[in-house]
Amino acid sequence: MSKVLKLKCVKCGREYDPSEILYTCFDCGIAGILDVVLDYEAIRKEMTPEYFRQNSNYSLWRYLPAIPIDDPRGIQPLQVGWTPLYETAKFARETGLKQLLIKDDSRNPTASLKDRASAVGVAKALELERKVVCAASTGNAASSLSGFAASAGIETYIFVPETAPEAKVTQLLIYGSHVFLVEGTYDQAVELCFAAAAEFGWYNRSCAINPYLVEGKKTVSYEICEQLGWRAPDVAVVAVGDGCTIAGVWKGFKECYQLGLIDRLPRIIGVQAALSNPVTRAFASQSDEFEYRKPETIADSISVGIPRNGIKALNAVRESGGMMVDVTDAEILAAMKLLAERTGIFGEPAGVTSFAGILKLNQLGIFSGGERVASIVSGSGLKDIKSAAQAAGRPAVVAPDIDAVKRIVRG
Ligand SMILES: Cc1ncc(COP(=O)(O)O)c(C=O)c1O
Ligand SMILES: N[C@@H](CCOP(=O)(O)O)C(=O)O
Repeated sequence: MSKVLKLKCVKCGREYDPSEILYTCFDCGIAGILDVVLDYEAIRKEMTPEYFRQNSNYSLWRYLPAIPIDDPRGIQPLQVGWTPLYETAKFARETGLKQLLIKDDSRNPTASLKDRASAVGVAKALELERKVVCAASTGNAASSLSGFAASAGIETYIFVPETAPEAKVTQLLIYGSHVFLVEGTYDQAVELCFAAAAEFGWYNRSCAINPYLVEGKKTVSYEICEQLGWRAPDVAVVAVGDGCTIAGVWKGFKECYQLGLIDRLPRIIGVQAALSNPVTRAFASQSDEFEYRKPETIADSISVGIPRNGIKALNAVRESGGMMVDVTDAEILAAMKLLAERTGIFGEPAGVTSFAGILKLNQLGIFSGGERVASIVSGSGLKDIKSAAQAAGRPAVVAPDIDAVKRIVRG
């Protein structure tokens, strides 16, 4: 029996039998992203404390009873999830927080949180007997799809903006994907990918349309809670582009609560880049509409004009009593450097945007000082060396001569 009770449109609430529909709501069209509603009574019976005590699978599949994959044969052996959660006590004190937790999701097989979604997306594609999968991406979602598809032996077509960082594009190619560098923005890549998927009948992995991807991303919150001894942090801070990640984070916490695994919920704070901030603007004006402005930010992964999961993102922030905040590119680069040199964790610009948000919120006096704040580093700094170099500065050039070194070291 399927674990999915129904699919529900986040815009109009219309409910669907999961066998009836693949992507978005028939009434609301592309804006009608669907939410997967699971049989929580059945999950609660399965995911008991005993279940966790006996479970030696330390990956996202530890939470399989709560992941809507019915046929486990599509699960790939790549190790995804159960990434480290660092408690940075000394660093937290410097920033005036009770506790700063860093969940390092750059430690996934293709080096971003997107692996959680792609692991589920590829298993779903195989369950549905789809042989070709496509994705629109700024780079991470696609490189992760490419890695999991390579493992599964299925074909992939990828649409990324031509400005995507070289390392991400190289990942796509090395995994053997068919890659289209789109002469345009990520938003245009999304449109093109959707048109191609409709034309060729490919399975679309994009969170922008596929309801099952959130189900992978939500496992980051299950892990945070379990790693804290089944407790939630007080606040979870998440970078927002399309909004699928923050939606997944909130869903994970809500499910842990609903399943009786934790006894209270965190506030969710979303962080956007100042010139790529449609969700912050919608939140500030208490609207569900997203006004398009051409996005401009060094954080390529969250450079989004039309947030495809915007309503889910707003719901996460509103339902949890959280808020949205913006950070500038300069603040993102400063946060990248600070995090790396103080903790050894090296995130790409979007990957450290949540941490930049924490620094900003702290400056604004939003925290009382007593909170346990969790930040998710969602992508590795090695994915975008060009931006990292802007934060890192230049090394000293020296002749192969000890006197030259002495002069530099002794000033
Ligand atoms: C590294 C990184 N951080 C954050 C995000 C934001 O996620 P979302 O677009 O689901 O809001 C993305 C991708 O979108 C990403 O690749
Ligand atoms: N910035 C994202 C956009 C798409 O990711 P998705 O998981 O929300 O589909 C990326 O990494 O490509």
